[in-house]
Amino acid sequence: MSSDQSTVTVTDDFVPVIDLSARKEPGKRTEIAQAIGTALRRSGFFIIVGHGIPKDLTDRMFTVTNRFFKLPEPEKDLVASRPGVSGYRRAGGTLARSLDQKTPPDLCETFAAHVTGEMDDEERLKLGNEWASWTHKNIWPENPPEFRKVWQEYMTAMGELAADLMHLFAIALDLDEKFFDDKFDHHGSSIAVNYYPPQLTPPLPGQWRRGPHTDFGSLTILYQEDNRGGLQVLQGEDHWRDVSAIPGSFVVNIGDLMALWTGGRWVSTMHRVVTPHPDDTSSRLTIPYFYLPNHDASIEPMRPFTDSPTVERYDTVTVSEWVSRKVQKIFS
Ligand SMILES: O=C(O)CCC(=O)C(=O)O
Ligand SMILES: [Fe+2]
Repeated sequence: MSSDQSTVTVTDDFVPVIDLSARKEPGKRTEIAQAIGTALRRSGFFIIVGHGIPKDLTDRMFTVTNRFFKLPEPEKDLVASRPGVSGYRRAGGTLARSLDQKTPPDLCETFAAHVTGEMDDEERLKLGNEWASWTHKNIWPENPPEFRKVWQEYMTAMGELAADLMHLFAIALDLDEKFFDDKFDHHGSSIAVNYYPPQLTPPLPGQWRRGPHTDFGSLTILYQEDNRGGLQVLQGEDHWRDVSAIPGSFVVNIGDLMALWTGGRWVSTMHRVVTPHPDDTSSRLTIPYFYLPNHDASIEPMRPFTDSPTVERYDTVTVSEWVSRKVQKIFS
């Protein structure tokens, strides 16, 4: 590690590894926040270790979810997603379509649930239109039996970690640490697991496990199966860089809404999941937690760094309008 490098940045790269373990120590908190701010200006991505999520919880979350995806299709279809209901999708949409690109479907199955998905129907349906996925009801498989309980425990733990990361984001932006809190006090965050089945036949030309896309919310915390790899982040015009799958870590990235919120200071970067080598027939499971502000929060972009006329100006938007526009493109 070079002498001018932060002690909390374990490896300083396009996607740096940042150690959060000292984040409760006043002296270190600012240093950690600054390391995060640097990463979010440069690539919009970083990897966290020392985050405090117990390994046992992540292991149980991985195990129940992986077990579900290994069930026969008819059993998974019992909890298939349908209008107004989250759950299982045999084809997880085509993420590149959110950027208006037409490509073959991603080689990916998904299972999704929302923190708002347990509310009673009447209250939930007041939260937005049919494209607003946080108005969807959760549906849970009976097999494995502990699936629902583990997912709920994991969602709660992720919500706490995400709120803590937003505090560090606020410090990095020279704002009051609690600046973002009231925008998340009834948030509609979700988990939408990606299961990439074993690749038994060659992919079609232009087909990905996950096509190139940016995330559209504020913050994503991604668990990826140890040492499998496949996730790549775009640096510059055409340099795709592998993101390491470090055991015990999470990948954190911001989405388009956070880039807009910061007036473009921070970047929401294209990423994709490549298909494996033809000899590699392993499946891959990733668990992204998408932290999304309150559906009715009005996101007012911060002032850009400069007043140059070439700096893009952003309009204020509600979370609901923003997300439903993006989701509509993927699934319509
Ligand atoms: O599976 C991965 O590694 C990334 C998935 C992803 O980018 C997403 O679900 O938005
Ligand atoms: Fe993504």
